[in-house]
Amino acid sequence: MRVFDFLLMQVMNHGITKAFLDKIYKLTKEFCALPSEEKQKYARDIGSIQGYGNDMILWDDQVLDWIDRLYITTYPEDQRQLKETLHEYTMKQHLVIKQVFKAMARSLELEENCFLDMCGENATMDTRFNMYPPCPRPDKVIGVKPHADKSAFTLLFPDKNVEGLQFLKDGKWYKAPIVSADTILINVGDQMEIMSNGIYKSPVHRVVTNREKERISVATFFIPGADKEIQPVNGLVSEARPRLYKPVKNYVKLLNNYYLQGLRPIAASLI
Ligand SMILES: O=C(O)CCC(=O)C(=O)O
Ligand SMILES: [Fe+2]
Repeated sequence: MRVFDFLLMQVMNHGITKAFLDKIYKLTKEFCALPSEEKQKYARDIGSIQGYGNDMILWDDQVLDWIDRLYITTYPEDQRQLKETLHEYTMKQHLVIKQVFKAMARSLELEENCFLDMCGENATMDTRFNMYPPCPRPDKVIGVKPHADKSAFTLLFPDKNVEGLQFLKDGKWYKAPIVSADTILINVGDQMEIMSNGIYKSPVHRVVTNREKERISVATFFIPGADKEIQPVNGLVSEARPRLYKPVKNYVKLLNNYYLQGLRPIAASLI
């Protein structure tokens, strides 16, 4: 495992084969290439984040992402291959992410299951299949606007050839590197920042578009159970390091409006 300045972890030897990752890439590409009428069958319902389509438009001046995306927490019935492959992918990633949670707990000298226990049995893994179409004016649009993830962790399978993902550090944007085809990237999300009382930071990132080439990525968000209260774990709160965040429940749903406005939901949880 390699860590880029604590912004992003690069994980290899994770037990997910290159052939399997290639299959995920191919299915994403195939889904995004379906005729629009076909994709509309899976269109997101009003008020739901799940399904095919861009962000909900709530304000006249809202910045929209230049992207074709399918977000799944439950599986679309007719897309059988996508459903089966996603199920397998999710199971494999779950094993990886459990190890990461434990390693991070141990690195802070905490009981290894403390973060996993806080996320509870009803934690979900939601997957977003992204296709960023080429854009002749990349200076005018953004693939995904600057944001930090609302998950505890995000596992990202990025395009192997086309750059686009960038991370913000000290006011400057840094390109995420192109990684080999058997590598997945993991970044800390807001809910891990809260549980670690701010020790692990959820980095702000964005995706820029490319003039000529489309870009594919698949992001899986590990989201703590909506029934669980997420807050700094006991071992990380002390007189020297007071509690920085209020307890939050169902963070993703409650704070989606902040995200749509380009604001950081974690601000609402700061004490
Ligand atoms: O496409 C990417 O590389 C990242 C996408 C992303 O940041 C997200 O879906 O939250
Ligand atoms: Fe993200």
